[in-house]
Amino acid sequence: MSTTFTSGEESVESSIDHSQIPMDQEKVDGCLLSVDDEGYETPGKKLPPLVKHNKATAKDCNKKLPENGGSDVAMAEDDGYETGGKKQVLLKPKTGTAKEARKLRGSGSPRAEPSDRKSDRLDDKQLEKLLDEIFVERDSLTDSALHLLRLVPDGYVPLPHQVGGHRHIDGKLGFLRRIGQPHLLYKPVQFGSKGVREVSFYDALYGVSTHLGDPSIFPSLCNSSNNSLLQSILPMYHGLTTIADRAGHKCDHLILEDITHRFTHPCILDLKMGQRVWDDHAHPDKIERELKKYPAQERLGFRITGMRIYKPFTDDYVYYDRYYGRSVTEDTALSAITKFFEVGDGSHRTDVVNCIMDKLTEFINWMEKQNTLSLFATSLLIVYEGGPTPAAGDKQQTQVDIRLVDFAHTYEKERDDTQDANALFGVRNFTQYLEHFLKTAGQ
Ligand SMILES: Nc1ncnc2c1ncn2[C@@H]1O[C@H](COP(=O)(O)OP(=O)(O)OP(=O)(O)O)[C@@H](O)[C@H]1O
Ligand SMILES: O=P(O)(O)O[C@@H]1[C@H](O)[C@H](O)[C@@H](OP(=O)(O)O)[C@H](OP(=O)(O)O)[C@H]1O
Repeated sequence: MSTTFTSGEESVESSIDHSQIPMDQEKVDGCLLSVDDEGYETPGKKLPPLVKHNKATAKDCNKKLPENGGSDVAMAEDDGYETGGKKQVLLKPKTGTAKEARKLRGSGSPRAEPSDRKSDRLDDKQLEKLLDEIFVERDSLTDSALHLLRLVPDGYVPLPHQVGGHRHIDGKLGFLRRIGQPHLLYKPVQFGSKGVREVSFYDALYGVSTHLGDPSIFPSLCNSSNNSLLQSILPMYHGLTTIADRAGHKCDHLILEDITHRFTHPCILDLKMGQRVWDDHAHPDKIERELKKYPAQERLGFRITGMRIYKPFTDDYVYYDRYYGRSVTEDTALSAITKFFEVGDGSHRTDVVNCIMDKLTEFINWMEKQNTLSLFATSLLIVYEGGPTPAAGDKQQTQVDIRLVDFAHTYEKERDDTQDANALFGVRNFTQYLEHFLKTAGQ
C-alpha cells in the first residue's frame, strides 16, 4: 500500500501501513455539552511530565495578546509552535452551580512537574510506530518535523487524515487525535487574537464559556436563541483542554468532532473560501503576502489547501498539498477539482458530485439568508467515502459530509443587512465548476 504525495513541484511515493488506531473508548464525565455515547476527554486530565523548553516556554504559550495584537506578523517559532492561550482552559457553564463547575473541571486536574529528561521523547522504534499509525514515511520528513513528532504527547497521535492547515509532518504543531477516541480531534489554539477569536466563536455558538473565550467578540451569536442551523454545518464543539507534549510545552486545544471518523476510507478536500482571505483588520503586509501567494483566489473565490483521495483499485491514497493548490489557476481549476472524484479506473464519482451539489445548495441557502457573520478564510471541508462505488442509482449509499471549519478570521458584521458576498461568491463558483464537471468530464 502506498500514498502518493503531490506538491506544486514534485510527487513522492511512500509505503504506508493502513492499520487502524485502537478503538477502545475512555468514558469520562464533566461536560455541559451533549456528547455522543462514545465519550471524550475531560479537560484537566493528568498530563505527561513537563520540562522547560528554551524555544517556546509555557509563558510564551500562555500569553494572551490584545485583539489583533499580532495576527499580522509572522509568529511561528522555529520549532513549529504557533499557538497561544491561557494556562488552563476548562469548559464551564455560563450560569451554573459550583457543583457543575467542579464537575466540569474534573477531579483535581493535577499539574505536571517539569522534567528535563530526554528519555521522555519518543525513541526511534516508537517514532516508527507512530509514523505507521499516521501513514507517513520517515524519509519524507524534515528534521524539525521529526523533532516535533518525537514530542507528540503520550496517548495521542497526529491526526491521520489532516489535509490542510498546520501539521506536525510539516514541522508545525498540528492537530492531534487521542488514541481510543477516533471521533474527536484536538486543534491547537492558534497564537494570539486568532486563537481567541476562534475559541470565542465556538463558545458563542454553543452557548458556553471558557477561560479563553471572549463573549464580546460575537455578541449577536451569544444572544441568539437559534444557532442550531449554524451548529449543524460545523463540527460539534466540546470545549478546550490543555495538552502538554513530551518536552513540557503546554498548549490549549479545541476539542472538536472529527467529521472523517465515520468513513472507512475518507476522501477529503479542504477549500479555503472567499475572494479575499484576509479580514478588515489585516496589516498591509499580510494583504500583500496573500495576493502574491495566490493571485487566482480573487477570481476563483476558493483555493485548495489540501486534498486526499482513496483509490480503491490500488488500495492507496493520493495526496495533494497546499503548494499544489496554489498552482491551480482558472484554466486548471476544473481538472484539479476533477481529481477529487477520480476512482482510478478512468471513472468518476458522479454520485458524490450530485450529493455535494445538493448539500452545497443548502449551504448557499443558509449563506444567502445569514447577514451576521463575515467568514474570512474559512474552509469548506468536503468528505466522502472512497470505498467501493455504490451501484448506479443507489443514492442512499453515497456518503458525503460537508462542514465549515477554521474561524480564526470570522467577524460579526457591523451592519447586519448584507450577505457575506465574499464567501458566497466562492461557494457559488465552486458549485458552478461541479455543474460544469457533470456536463463534461463526469459523463
Ligand atoms: N472537524 C474536523 N474534522 C476532520 N478534519 C478536520 C476538522 N477540522 C479540521 N480538520 C482537518 O484539519 C485541516 C486544517 O483545519 P483548519 O483549517 O481548521 O486548520 P488551521 O491550522 O487553522 O489552518 P490554516 O493554517 O489554514 O489557518 C483540514 O484541512 C482538515 O484536514
Ligand atoms: O495554507 P497556506 O496556503 O499555507 O496559507 C496559510 C494559511 O492561510 C494560514 O491560515 C495563514 O495564517 P493566518 O490565519 O494568520 O492568515 C497563513 O498566513 P501568513 O502567511 O500570514 O502566515 C498562510 O500562509
